[in-house]
Amino acid sequence: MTTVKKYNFTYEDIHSTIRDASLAIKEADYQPDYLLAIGGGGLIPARIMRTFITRPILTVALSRYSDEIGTAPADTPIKLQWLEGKVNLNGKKVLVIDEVDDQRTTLDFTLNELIEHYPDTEFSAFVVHNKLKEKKGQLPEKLNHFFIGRDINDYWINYAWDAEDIATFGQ
Ligand SMILES: O=P(O)(O)OC[C@H]1O[C@H](OP(=O)(O)OP(=O)(O)O)[C@H](O)[C@@H]1O
Repeated sequence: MTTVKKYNFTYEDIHSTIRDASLAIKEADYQPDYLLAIGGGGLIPARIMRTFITRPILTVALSRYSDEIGTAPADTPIKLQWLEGKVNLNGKKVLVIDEVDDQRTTLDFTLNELIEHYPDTEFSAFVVHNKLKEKKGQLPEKLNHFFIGRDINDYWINYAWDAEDIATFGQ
């Protein structure tokens, strides 16, 4: 029997990784004006990061799937929700946050959309986990910084927030 290699990332793992990354971001002298979570996976990481980098959180929501039950992969991610026009991002620094960079499709799509629609905004990105693998997408040249919490192998990931029974998660 083959064992599927996997990671089980607890809330404590994730919190610690984001804390360490936040310190590195501060040491790099990068100070965003806004944190921008890519939902759903980037929502909890963005909120944890706000504990260390106290900036308002904006959100966009994307899906890699073209149906609501997640069985029909889309060629490009689907925008479920996007930024409203009320926040003026001109001249601002925005740190885009997601939990994992896998094939890089989501970051490629999201960052390019943002850069196209907000040409006077400086975008950087942070992912809690970066899978070390050949990527399908690319990071835009105009991306200011790319911060990584932890480089990991290309294994299946279980995040604590996916647990139906948190008491036995990872056991
Ligand atoms: O680098 P990629 O191959 O694009 O994969 C990473 C993306 O996949 C997941 O999103 P998903 O669309 O599954 O939805 P979720 O964030 O709601 O879990 C995850 O949250 C990332 O956004």
